Amino acid sequence: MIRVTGLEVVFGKGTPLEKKALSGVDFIAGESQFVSVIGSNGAGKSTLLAAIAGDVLPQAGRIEIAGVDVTRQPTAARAGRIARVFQDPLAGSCGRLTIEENLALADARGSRRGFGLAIGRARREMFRHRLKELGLGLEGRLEDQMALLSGGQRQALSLVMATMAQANVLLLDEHTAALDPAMAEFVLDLTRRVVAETGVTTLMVTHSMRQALDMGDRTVMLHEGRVILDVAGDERRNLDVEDLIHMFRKVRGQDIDDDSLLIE
Ligand SMILES: Nc1ncnc2c1ncn2[C@@H]1O[C@H](COP(=O)(O)OP(=O)(O)OP(=O)(O)O)[C@@H](O)[C@H]1O
Repeated sequence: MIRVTGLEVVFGKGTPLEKKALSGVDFIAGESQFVSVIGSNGAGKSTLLAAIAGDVLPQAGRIEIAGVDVTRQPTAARAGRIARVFQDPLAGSCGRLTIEENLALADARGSRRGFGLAIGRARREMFRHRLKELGLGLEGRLEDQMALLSGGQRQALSLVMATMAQANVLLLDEHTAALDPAMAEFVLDLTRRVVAETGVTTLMVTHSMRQALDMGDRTVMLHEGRVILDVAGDERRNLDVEDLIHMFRKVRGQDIDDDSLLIE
């Protein structure tokens, strides 16, 4: 569960470049809820995720994860609760380490078991099994360097790694935007699968209206640092992309003339 209350983030406060990126954001993502977050460039989507992860400290407001107030916790202190996948496929894993070393680090993250890079036979089998489930043929390449994989393969592995440590929250920041369409579709399907299997509370930022309606069970739209739309259940099921555009226009009283919001 994520509870965000009155969240305000200001960059460059007191300077000529002062920018209020979040202007009092309130929302609750219930346990195991999968929320798609959409909004035009500069709406505050990445800042919201960064504040939840602890990369950005808010000027006001409160962030709770699984009932724990993490608002002032340093990033490292809350890292065990949060799994993240970024847009850049290189960001989620270490290219110089092998696939199994990366998996071992992910598996040990947030735990005190102290496994680290020690990889015994049982662990190797578990990794092989997880990779086989992916269906990308990576189960025979455990000792290959991560850097040898394609962007899409790497992003799929980042997603598996992100969900290995049983975090409370999964944050996906446009994690398919840098992939070709076929691989993006594969990673989106994998996302649905791992979220359903793990039941992790998920926030997924996207620029695609179609994804925002198709992925997860709720759509939140941000604009200029505020939540301007929040739809779920039957209301959301009955919406199509045209309706979403119409609602955006109605709320904002303006056309979407922003190329960053993709219809599909
Ligand atoms: N580190 C920073 N320093 C100064 N301003 C920032 C910083 N990060 C974000 N901003 C500003 O805060 C606002 C919100 O940015 P943010 O990246 O959260 O938007 P976004 O919705 O993720 O946009 P995009 O879709 O373009 O990634 C923007 O005006 C941006 O320029």
